[in-house]
Amino acid sequence: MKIGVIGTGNIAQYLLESINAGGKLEGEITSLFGRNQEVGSRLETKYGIKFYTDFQEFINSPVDIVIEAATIEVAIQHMEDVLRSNKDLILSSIGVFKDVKFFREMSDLARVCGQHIYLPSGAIGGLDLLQSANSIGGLKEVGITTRKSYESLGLELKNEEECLFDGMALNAIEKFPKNVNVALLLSIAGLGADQTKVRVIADPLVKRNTHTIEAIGDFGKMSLTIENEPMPNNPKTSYLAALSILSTLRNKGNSVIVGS
Ligand SMILES: NC(=O)C1=CN([C@@H]2O[C@H](COP(=O)(O)OP(=O)(O)OC[C@H]3O[C@@H](n4cnc5c(N)ncnc54)[C@H](OP(=O)(O)O)[C@@H]3O)[C@@H](O)[C@H]2O)C=CC1
Ligand SMILES: O=C([O-])CC(=O)C(=O)O
Repeated sequence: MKIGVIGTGNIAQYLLESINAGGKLEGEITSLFGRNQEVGSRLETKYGIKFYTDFQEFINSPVDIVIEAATIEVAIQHMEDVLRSNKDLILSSIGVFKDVKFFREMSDLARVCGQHIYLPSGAIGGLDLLQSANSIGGLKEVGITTRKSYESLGLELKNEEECLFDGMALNAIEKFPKNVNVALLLSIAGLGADQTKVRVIADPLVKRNTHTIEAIGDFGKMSLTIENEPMPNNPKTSYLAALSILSTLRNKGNSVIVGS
């Protein structure tokens, strides 16, 4: 499997290190797209890949699947081209699907092009449960409380915790596009971004990016807390998010599917 990656940041570099240097998968990253020539050239030399700043050249390169590890804006800009070029897509910036119409358009396009859009479970879990719980519409309430350090949220340290946001996922992703992609994942798996409750708390005492998910429905109740180690180079992003991409790549095409 030849893999193309969009982005030269934290997740992209972790994938290069674990796949190309560490041999953790049957596959190889061969093409990388970004805008930073200096970083791109360094990665090109280090990992034996080809770095592109021109998206058309990148997407025309011989890759089977593309991993987006950049930003919501970059995902909006290039998703259609990826699918129309007959490549599967693994998405990190799930906030791209805050717009339901865009989600439907891209789902339809993937179907017409015979491709898949994979949304890895990122920095959380429990998505299988939400989908099972809602399979005949019995899911009633879903909420997530995200607790990160001031540093992870890019804020100056304070001595006390502060609730920065209390509302719905739709508005949360507008305010924190780099911190609550997980809330959009929950929305897609469950009740939608206009009905998924989100609280974002800056906490001087937490070292780990902590997400507590609560759900109620005909199935019963769920409460799940994930305490994520942050990535060393970007504390906003949890290590688990990068691992979930590796897991998606590994499970792609399996004949046995685990979870709903
Ligand atoms: N689904 C989930 O659970 C999670 C999702 N995420 C999301 O995953 C994505 C990647 O995360 P991470 O690797 O940590 O982020 P980083 O900030 O480390 O890397 C982002 C990369 O995107 C590049 N980029 C930004 N704008 C452009 C552009 N216009 N054209 C080309 N490249 C661009 C940046 O380039 P440059 O260096 O030049 O700015 C950088 O290389 C983010 O959207 C993040 O919010 C993160 C954690 C969990
Ligand atoms: O990595 C995390 O803990 C969550 C995150 O940044 C996001 O969902 O955007």
